[in-house]
Amino acid sequence: MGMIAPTLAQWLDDSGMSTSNGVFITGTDTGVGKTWVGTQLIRVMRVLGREVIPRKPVESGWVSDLKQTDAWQLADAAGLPLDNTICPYRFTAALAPPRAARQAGTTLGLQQLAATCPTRWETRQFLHVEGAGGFYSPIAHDGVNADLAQILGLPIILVAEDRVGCMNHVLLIAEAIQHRALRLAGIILNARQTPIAGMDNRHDLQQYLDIPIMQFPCA
Ligand SMILES: Nc1ncnc2c1ncn2[C@@H]1O[C@H](COP(=O)(O)OP(=O)(O)OP(=O)(O)O)[C@@H](O)[C@H]1O
Ligand SMILES: C[C@H](N)[C@H](N)CCCCCC(=O)O
Ligand SMILES: [Mg+2]
Repeated sequence: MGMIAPTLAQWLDDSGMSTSNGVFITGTDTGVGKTWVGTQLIRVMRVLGREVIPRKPVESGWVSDLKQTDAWQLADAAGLPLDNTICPYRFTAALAPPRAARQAGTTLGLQQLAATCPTRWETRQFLHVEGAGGFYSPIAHDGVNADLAQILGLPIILVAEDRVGCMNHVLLIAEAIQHRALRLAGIILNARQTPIAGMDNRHDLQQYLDIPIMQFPCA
C-alpha cells in the first residue's frame, strides 16, 4: 500500500470521503476489487484518524478459511476481530445472495440487510459498507445492491476493473446512480492485471464525468 497511500489520501479528500460519515462500495461486477480497494481505503481512513465500522451485510461464496472472506479482510483492515455484526449473513454457494440464501433454505430481505448497519454513529467513526457483486446485482429477495445503497443513503464509490470495456460499465452505472438521486463520490479503476499499452480509461472517462477518478495499480 506504501506507494498508493498518499495518492489515495488525496483522492479521499477530492471525493469528500475524508469528511464523509461513510461509504457504500459498489462495483461494475463481482471480482473487480471492491474488497481489495476497500481494505486499503479503510487503512488510510484510520491513518486519517477515523474509527472504521466495516460491514459486509451478506457474503455468498463464504469459505471455511476465514482469512479468505471479505468480512475477515475488512475487519482486519479496520483493526477488529471478525464477529457476527460485521457480516451476519453468510452463505457458502458462490451465487447471487438471494439464490445462495434459498439454497440454504432461507430468504433474505433488504430491511434485514439494512439492519446490519448502525443508524447512528459518531463523527469520528466511518461506516464502510461493501455490497455483493455489482450495482444492479440482486442482493436480497426484494432488491438489488442499488436498493440497499438507497436505503442506507451513503455516498457511493464505484470500483471497476481497469480494462478495455470498463468505460461502458462505469458510465451506465454512473447514470443509474444519478437516476436514483444518489451521490457518486468517486471512481476507482483497479488494474487487476497489467493494463494494455495505450489504454487510458481515467483520462477518457474524465471527459464524461466530473468526479474524481483514481487508478489502482496491479500488485
Ligand atoms: N490491483 C490488484 N492487483 C492484484 N490483485 C488484485 C487487485 N485487485 C484485486 N485483486 C485480486 O482480485 C480478486 C478479486 O478482488 P476482490 O475480492 O477485491 O473483488 P470484489 O469485487 O470484492 O469481489 P466480490 O464481488 O466477490 O466481493 C482477489 O483475489 C484480489 O486479491
Ligand atoms: C459469489 C460472488 N463472489 C459474489 N459474492 C456474488 C456475486 C453475485 C453476482 C450476481 C450477478 O450480478 O449476476
Ligand atoms: Mg468483495
